[in-house]
Amino acid sequence: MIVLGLTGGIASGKSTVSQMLKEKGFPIIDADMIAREILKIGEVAFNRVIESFGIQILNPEGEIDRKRLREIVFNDNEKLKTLNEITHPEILKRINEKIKIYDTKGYRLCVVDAALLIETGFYKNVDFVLLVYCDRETQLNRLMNRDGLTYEQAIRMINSQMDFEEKKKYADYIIDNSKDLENTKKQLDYIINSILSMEEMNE
Ligand SMILES: CC(C)(COP(=O)(O)OP(=O)(O)OC[C@H]1O[C@@H](n2cnc3c(N)ncnc32)[C@H](O)[C@@H]1O)[C@@H](O)C(=O)NCCC(=O)NCCS
Ligand SMILES: Nc1ncnc2c1ncn2[C@@H]1O[C@H](COP(=O)(O)OP(=O)(O)OP(=O)(O)O)[C@@H](O)[C@H]1O
Repeated sequence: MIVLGLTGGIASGKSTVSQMLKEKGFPIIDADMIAREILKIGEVAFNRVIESFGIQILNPEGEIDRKRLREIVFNDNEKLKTLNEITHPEILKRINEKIKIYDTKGYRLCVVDAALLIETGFYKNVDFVLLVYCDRETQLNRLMNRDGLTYEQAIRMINSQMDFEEKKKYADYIIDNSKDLENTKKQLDYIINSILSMEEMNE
């Protein structure tokens, strides 16, 4: 099975491309979703977050207040590092487990959708890296609109991630998602067709 790593900066359009790949019938492993699972009440990472960030991080229901945690970590690099140290090993472990399951089910290709594919080193475990990007102004506007953030909040989140020029060095394929969805879909179709036909030639 081919493992395709899908990555890109915040609000660059990963989920949008991931949805297009899902519609093509490929299974998707979503790192953000796994990150949510491991922070649920009772999970090891949940307890460790409380140890590091205090019970003030919980909402009245006793769950982690994601909005508050987000505000804290994107304003303080040391705290972001702590959160990463707690969550990343478990996220990577669960991604590997899911890859194995899809492999045994006989899929031809599966997608690992992870914003931090490169930063975490997980890119070494995939066959191809597909990087989605859009120009900075578009990214900023889409992020502010989607998440209701101020300009300063959005800039801080973008700046906490590796920049596009650096990520480009790790990419096998790049999609420019600055234009409309039809345009993005065309680029994606071309990439998927070339990956699958390359695999056929190798068989
Ligand atoms: C900080 C948290 C609580 C914010 O939760 P929230 O629901 O608001 O956002 P969500 O999880 O949907 O993430 C949205 C986007 O934020 C960016 N982001 C998330 N975590 C990080 C991080 N550690 N470093 C840089 N960018 C990040 C990504 O682009 C991601 O796609 C949450 O993102 C989290 O637990 N992050 C740590 C785990 C992680 O690294 N997740 C990314 C897996 S690749
Ligand atoms: N080509 C496009 N044209 C217009 N809007 C778009 C396009 N692509 C994505 N969007 C919108 O931009 C926002 C960000 O896209 P998306 O959620 O796919 O990004 P993401 O990279 O998955 O973000 P995150 O890293 O936060 O998970 C969404 O509101 C989405 O609907």
